Amino acid sequence: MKQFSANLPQKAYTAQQVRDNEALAAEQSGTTLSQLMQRAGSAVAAYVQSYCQSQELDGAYTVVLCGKGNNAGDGYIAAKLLKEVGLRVVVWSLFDPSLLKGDAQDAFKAFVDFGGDVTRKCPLDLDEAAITIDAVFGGGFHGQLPEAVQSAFDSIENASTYKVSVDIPSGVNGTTSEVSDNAFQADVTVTFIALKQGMLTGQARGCCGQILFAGLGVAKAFSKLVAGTSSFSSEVQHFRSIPVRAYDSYKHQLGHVLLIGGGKGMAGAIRLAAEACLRSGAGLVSVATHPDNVGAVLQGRYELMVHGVETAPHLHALLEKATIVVLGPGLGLDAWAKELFFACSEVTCPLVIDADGLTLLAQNPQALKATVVTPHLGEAKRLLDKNDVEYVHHRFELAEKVYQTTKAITVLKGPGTIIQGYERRNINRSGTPAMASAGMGDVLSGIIAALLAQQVPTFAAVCLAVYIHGLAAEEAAKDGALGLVASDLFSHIRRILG
Ligand SMILES: NC(=O)C1=CN([C@@H]2O[C@H](COP(=O)(O)OP(=O)(O)OC[C@H]3O[C@@H](n4cnc5c(N)ncnc54)[C@H](O)[C@@H]3O)[C@@H](O)[C@H]2O)[C@@H](O)CC1
Ligand SMILES: [K+]
Repeated sequence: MKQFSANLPQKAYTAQQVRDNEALAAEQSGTTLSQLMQRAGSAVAAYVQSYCQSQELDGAYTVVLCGKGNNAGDGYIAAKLLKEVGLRVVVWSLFDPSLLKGDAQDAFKAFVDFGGDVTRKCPLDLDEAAITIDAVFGGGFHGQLPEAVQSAFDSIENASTYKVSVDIPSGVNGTTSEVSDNAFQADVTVTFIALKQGMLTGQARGCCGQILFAGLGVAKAFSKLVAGTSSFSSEVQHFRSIPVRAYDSYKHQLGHVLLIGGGKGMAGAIRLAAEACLRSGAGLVSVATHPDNVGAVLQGRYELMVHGVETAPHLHALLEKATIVVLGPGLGLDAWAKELFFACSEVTCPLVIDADGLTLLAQNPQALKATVVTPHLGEAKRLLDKNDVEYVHHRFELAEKVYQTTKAITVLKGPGTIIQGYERRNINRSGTPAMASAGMGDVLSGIIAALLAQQVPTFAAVCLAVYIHGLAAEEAAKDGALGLVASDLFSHIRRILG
């Protein structure tokens, strides 16, 4: 049996679901909990060994940080196995080992009996440790890390040691994705039994590094037993839902998107959204923008039909022709913006609202019926009632509340973007911190609109657009520049899929 794999499952669960059901899943698989812990420690040791081999680190120093629960049990087992194969291993216990119970206590004893060193102080200059394993907290963690743990992690963060987390990086809440100050920043996390949704989104995603999966021989039984909370996917399968273009197809068959935005002096965002829309395959793309911006938006992208719009009546004729409308990029919040916003109340085709359009929607929740909203964290909070926001503690709750409030498929942007629709939630594998690059957020609504224009079903269109957008953001991150590469990636992926 392969002990760990980089191929991740498509269902994600809360850490609590895993804790509540692992015993039963083990029982149904004819496995005891202590065997499970043995396999968990063994999977981590196998990974560390493979890393050492690939880096030619013979007899490397490994520090295993241990806590007081079962996560520490996995750590002690890994420590013993690595010592057995000749690595120099020392356990730095951040809690008194007398707190360990049951299988974790047995694992501790076995390590000590084998001659393993356990110390309560930092055992060596951490730069000398080729590898540091984090077995302090796993699925049982919530809240803030104790101060002593934070200061230990602080010293590790600055050391040139390769960091491996056991199950979940300590400091990450595997159910909610809330992250403690000074949470462990792993290069690799070997996670057990099931993917935990809390690891996959927001700041938590960055703490995990690469995620490897170890089913411990009970993953199948677990997934039969428990319904997942989210799917975690690159949604590559959705590419098949894009209709194949007939050789004799023409632009009028491939949708007509109207993008509304770009207030006085703000031509950039709407141009980016419109260009992304065009390059992601929409048949016709029109832009309604402030008259001052027409030249700037059209410049170098002559496929766009750009209209200077002074007042709402100018917009009516354009709205009549549109099959998809995007409202908001660079719209602003002034009287001009508000007039166009309210004019969209007559929209009967799918409506994607982003950016300033969302701020105006927050102020006038009944005015428009959005099909898709694409908020970042701040915009999402604005969309909720003040009292509601107070009781929202994490990204999943936030996405769900926005969905309930707007009844629009909600795309909560950020690393591991959450897409929340009716009874379905997708956490996208892509969606990177490169969103921080100027303009990267602006292109998403354009890509979504283009896919809707091509008759891709709404949820699939959104998942796919977020995927394409994430890849584009990654490219942009590599370049250090705005890689407006959505269409290039799009056609590239289509080619790969044949
Ligand atoms: N149940 C089992 O037998 C198995 C458990 N496994 C491992 O066990 C882990 C879960 O173990 P546990 O449930 O013991 O939990 P942890 O080892 O994650 O946590 C240990 C203890 O820390 C406490 N704690 C939580 N938040 C805290 C905070 N902010 N400050 C201080 N203390 C805090 C908890 O109350 C818990 O008692 C998994 O992540 C996995 O690594 C695996 O070995 C597979 C088998
Ligand atoms: K851990």
